[in-house]
Amino acid sequence: MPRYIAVIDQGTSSTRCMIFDQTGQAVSLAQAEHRQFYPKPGWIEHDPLEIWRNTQTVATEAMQKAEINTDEIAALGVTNQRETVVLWDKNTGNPVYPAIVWQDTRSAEICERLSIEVGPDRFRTITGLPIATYFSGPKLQWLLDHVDGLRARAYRGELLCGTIDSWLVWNLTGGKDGGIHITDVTNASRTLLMNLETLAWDDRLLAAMNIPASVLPAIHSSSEVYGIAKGIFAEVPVAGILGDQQAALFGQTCFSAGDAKNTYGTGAFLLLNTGPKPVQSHHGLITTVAYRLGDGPSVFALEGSIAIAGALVQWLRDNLGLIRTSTEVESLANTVEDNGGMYIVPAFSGLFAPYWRADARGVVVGLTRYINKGHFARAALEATAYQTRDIVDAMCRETGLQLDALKVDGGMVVNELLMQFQSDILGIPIIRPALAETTALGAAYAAGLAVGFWKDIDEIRDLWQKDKEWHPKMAAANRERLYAGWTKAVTRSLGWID
Ligand SMILES: Nc1ncnc2c1ncn2[C@@H]1O[C@H](COP(=O)(O)OP(=O)(O)O)[C@@H](O)[C@H]1O
Ligand SMILES: O=P(O)(O)OC[C@H](O)CO
Repeated sequence: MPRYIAVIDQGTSSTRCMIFDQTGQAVSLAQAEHRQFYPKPGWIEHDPLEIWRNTQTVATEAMQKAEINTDEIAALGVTNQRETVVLWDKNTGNPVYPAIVWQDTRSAEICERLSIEVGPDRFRTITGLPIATYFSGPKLQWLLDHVDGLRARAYRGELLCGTIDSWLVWNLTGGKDGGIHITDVTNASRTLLMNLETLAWDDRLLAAMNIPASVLPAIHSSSEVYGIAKGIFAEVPVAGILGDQQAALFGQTCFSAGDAKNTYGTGAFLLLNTGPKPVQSHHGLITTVAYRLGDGPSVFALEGSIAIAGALVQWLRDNLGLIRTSTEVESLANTVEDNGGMYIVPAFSGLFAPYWRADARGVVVGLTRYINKGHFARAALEATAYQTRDIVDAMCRETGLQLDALKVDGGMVVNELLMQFQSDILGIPIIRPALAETTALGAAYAAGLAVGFWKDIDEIRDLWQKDKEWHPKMAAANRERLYAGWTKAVTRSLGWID
């Protein structure tokens, strides 16, 4: 009887393979960062072949660390950075262009045209999303419009497209030798191409972007046996796919309407389970599929998406050289008592929720000769907390619900200073689970449920455990003074791009 579930967690910054036992404990983890390419301002690319190579490397390493073979793995789950688009030749298996990453803004003109020709209301009603460079459809249109010959090849049926889940599952199940071309509803709901009511590609939106349906993957549920892996996971059923933020919601066992979590990775994403009906937002949030288990009902979520969270820490490390590792940001931030009056608004890809301003760009404000690099580190961490406050406020206005605590996870939640400041700036407790890798865990649950490794979501709910809780220590007046500074700083970032 296989005793483990394996997961590939393909994030914006790195790829992990994790192996879980039936109690939801991680028995092994292997991780590899991949390169980020910035060919022009606002452009961000990944190499899909590097991501596939890293996937195989971390899978081998994780199995070696756990000292297990594939016959001990009951199922494989895949979770992924969402929206990032890969287009590849189905006969050679080679990508025809680098992956265009979700933070990339090159499709801004296409989005403007879609706003005029189709209109934001129509997109929002059909897909639950605003028209924004963030989503996959305009990125795919950009590829077909700008790379010579691609649209003709796409219409001739030579090319396949997908988000990273599709790319990996196709490769994991044999690639050009019979790989399956699929995605799940959560990833499809991030494309600006899927109809939220029918959960199918919408012909009117495909026509508006001149995208042939044949290039797109088949949409499946988030938990079912899609196919059997070949190669590295030979004979293991591939049985779960969830976009990484939905996976974290699932891993945090947010199964009931009203349950919410915030994941702090490269970006940060707060999702609130809203139950079996999509809720349209009037406060800058997006409507997305949270999960669908087999042929069960779909569960929806409202999401507040923040483009730049941990990425700002990486920027301090890689572009400014202020720190050598992401971990060092905490000790550097602790060299100062407060932000010294400075704010960083990291609108590197414009501002996402709740603003949706493509014309915003990053600003650093409040500089005086008093400011030193400690303040930069502190302001970088605070920016994530303020952006989360923007989202929580929008979520409360939208739903009338008051969050009484926030469950958190992701790579940044090891940062104690950030966690305390987040609690201070929201004025509510922050709760970190025993396993911060809830993204991978959520995909493990989805895969395990499909093969009967776990019986049902009630069994899974009982596995959630708390690690640590932070409570607000800041006086309310101080909190509001700091947050007012942030909202003023945000106004300075708007309208920078003409
Ligand atoms: N101690 C830390 N303090 C602040 N940020 C951190 C820390 N450790 C990692 N990070 C940030 O967390 C991000 C990685 O988190 P992760 O959840 O692995 O991201 P992703 O899923 O997007 O690849 C990186 O942007 C990194 O800079
Ligand atoms: O790679 P992450 O964890 O920052 O997640 C990226 C999101 O899926 C983008 O929507």
